[in-house]
Amino acid sequence: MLTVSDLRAGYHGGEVLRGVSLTVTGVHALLGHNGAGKTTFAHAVAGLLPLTSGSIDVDERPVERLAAHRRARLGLRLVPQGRRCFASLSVAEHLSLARRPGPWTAERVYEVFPGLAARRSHPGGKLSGGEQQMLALGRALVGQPRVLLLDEPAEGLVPALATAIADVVGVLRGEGVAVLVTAPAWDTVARVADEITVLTTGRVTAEFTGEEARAKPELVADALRL
Ligand SMILES: Nc1ncnc2c1ncn2[C@@H]1O[C@H](COP(=O)(O)OP(=O)(O)OP(=O)(O)O)[C@@H](O)[C@H]1O
Repeated sequence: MLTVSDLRAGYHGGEVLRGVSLTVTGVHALLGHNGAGKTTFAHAVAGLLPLTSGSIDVDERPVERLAAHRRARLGLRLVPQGRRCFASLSVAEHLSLARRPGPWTAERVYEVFPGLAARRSHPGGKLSGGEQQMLALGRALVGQPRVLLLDEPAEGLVPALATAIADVVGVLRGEGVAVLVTAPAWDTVARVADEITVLTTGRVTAEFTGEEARAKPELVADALRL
């Protein structure tokens, strides 16, 4: 479980996140337009950006003073926007380097993403954008996440791949992993969320349960329009 309270952070003395609080137990979608602060939030939680103030707890343990690699060791994993795979390492090498003991093995990643299995000896730099996204997620999975941050995972993906990622997110929920997924709209992956938070210029401006949003998607669209 991830609990973030009154998080403030930004760049060069300017504040982007102006006191953001949210709790992730199952699947939580953080929605907002370009520039709303979603990536800033994901980076601040993962430890890639210093906080101005606020607290971050993973399974009730405060982590906001820990370096990014120590947060990762506690199971807080980020799949960054833009994937960031190594150009010269093969798919299999990426998965083997990131692997920690636990239920997610490279073979299991290949089962959920068969397209990646067919490319296991290809270098990261020769993969398509969609394959790189599968690899970036696979690499996080073999690290056995407790809390997974997926920054715009469906960006630029064909619908079938966005659905495959949504399915994996559903599997993770069943395994008790807390998943935060960011998106500019209530897209295929965000639609599996149990909770939805809308961010507008660094502030929470609306919150919905998944049930509310699925019954009345226009509420989410309206919140994003404001
Ligand atoms: N490295 C940086 N230095 C300075 N300002 C930044 C930096 N990264 C982001 N910003 C600014 O912070 C604000 C929030 O950006 P952020 O990338 O968090 O938004 P986002 O919701 O993730 O949008 P996107 O969908 O475009 O990634 C924007 O005004 C952006 O210009």
